[in-house]
Amino acid sequence: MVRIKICGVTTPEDARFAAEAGADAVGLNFYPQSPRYITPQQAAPLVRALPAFTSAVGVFVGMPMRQACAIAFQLGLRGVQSYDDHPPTEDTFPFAHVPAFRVKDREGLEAVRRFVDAAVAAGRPPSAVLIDSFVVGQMGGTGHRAPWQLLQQFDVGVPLILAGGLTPENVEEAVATVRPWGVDVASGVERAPGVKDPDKVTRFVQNVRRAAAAVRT
Ligand SMILES: O=C(O)c1ccccc1N[C@@H]1O[C@H](COP(=O)(O)O)[C@@H](O)[C@H]1O
Repeated sequence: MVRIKICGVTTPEDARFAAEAGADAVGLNFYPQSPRYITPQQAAPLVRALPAFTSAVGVFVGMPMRQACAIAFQLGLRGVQSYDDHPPTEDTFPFAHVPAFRVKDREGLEAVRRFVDAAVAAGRPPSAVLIDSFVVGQMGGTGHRAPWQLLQQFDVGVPLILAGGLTPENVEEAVATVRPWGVDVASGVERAPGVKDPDKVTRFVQNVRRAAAAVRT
């Protein structure tokens, strides 16, 4: 099984559609510089629109963990996706903490390893790590691929979520190559920034499921 997060939904309709199409989670982006940015107030009806078994995950860039967790609590989010060089100094429980990393080379992967080792040593292992592409000046949602080949051999001891430039067209190859625990997509299933394309969302989910079945057999 490969878990699927459709990230950067901005309307209740898109959130609901992603869930009905088979996504395990939707991402709500609280980074003001993102074209997918929504406020916590705008996020509430999106969370409300989700069926019972679909998770909502908040994307937080440069926000203190205490503040991110307060928003997660307010909205009943399942997870907190964060962008920091160092593990949080406080417990993120009951939220699943998913630190995100922009990786371009082996050194970038070693930084991920150091982060996870430090978090484990502090008694706060992340629930998963999200590996995205590295694009100068952009934190995410770039549409650029992460280094799949490097990730083939990468085992950091916690589940790996592959992100960065995934599309309905390339996600089968991505899953077959990297064999991630989960995949995460934002721009690759849109018809305009912040507006999901139902056909792309449907095909993305179908293609992940097909690839996961092929990897299993
Ligand atoms: O989507 C954004 O605008 C964004 C902004 C800042 C941080 C993270 C963001 N999104 C995350 O980036 C990955 C990859 O995006 P894409 O598929 O390449 O467009 C996405 O999965 C989100 O988790």
